[in-house]
Amino acid sequence: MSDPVLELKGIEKVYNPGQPGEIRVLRGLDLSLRAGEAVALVAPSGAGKSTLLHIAGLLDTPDAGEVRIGGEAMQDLPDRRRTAVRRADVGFVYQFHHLLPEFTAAENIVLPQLANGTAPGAAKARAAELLATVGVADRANHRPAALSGGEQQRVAFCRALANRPRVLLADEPTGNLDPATSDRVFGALMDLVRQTGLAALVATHNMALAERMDRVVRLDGGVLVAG
Ligand SMILES: Nc1ncnc2c1ncn2[C@@H]1O[C@H](COP(=O)(O)OP(=O)(O)OP(=O)(O)O)[C@@H](O)[C@H]1O
Repeated sequence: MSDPVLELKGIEKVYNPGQPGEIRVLRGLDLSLRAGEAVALVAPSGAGKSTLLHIAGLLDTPDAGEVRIGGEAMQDLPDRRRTAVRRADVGFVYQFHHLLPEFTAAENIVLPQLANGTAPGAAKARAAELLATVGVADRANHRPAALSGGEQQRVAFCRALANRPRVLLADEPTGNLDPATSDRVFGALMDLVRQTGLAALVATHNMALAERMDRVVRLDGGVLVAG
């Protein structure tokens, strides 16, 4: 079997340590994701889902434990290098698309590539290819406000994958869509995961969608248990 792309080992996170409001959110959490694997993360509200996704995506640091991406221990890296790994190797999708309103769909996918050092021509070609993959090529030159919710979210997937990350972290990526649109958009996400061979951790409350992924893990008491 291939080596894990994303590995979390013994992750601990405590908010307000030593104070009356101390909360031990993550208590020795372990997680391992391989290339091409989609894992559903199910968590009751307040269980620490956002904390876990932020730590896995290098937006926050754990109080103890290790985060490895592509086998490399992230806590040993200088901040600048960790930021570079996050830009290149991690894609995020949120419940709301967060596309830049003044730019077109294609431009929203080009910009993160330019920030990552891709040449403009190659970035445009990649944007066009991704938009075609998720079936919104004909909306490339529209701004987000002129797109439907499902189209906006598909563009957000394309943006997340623009730099060919190894890891995709998604937080309720279809949570604000109606059931039929959610189903279609989720299908587009899974196609991208399969085609690109990335490792995806997808937080969702929707058990029907969760069960279409390779595994379900549940965040319970600060650790992950099989869903
Ligand atoms: N910066 C912070 N300082 C103090 N406590 C925090 C902080 N961030 C989160 N918490 C607390 O830690 C716990 C886990 O928060 P987190 O946002 O990770 O939960 P969640 O599972 O994502 O919740 P939801 O699904 O409702 O968004 C909550 O009790 C929250 O109030």
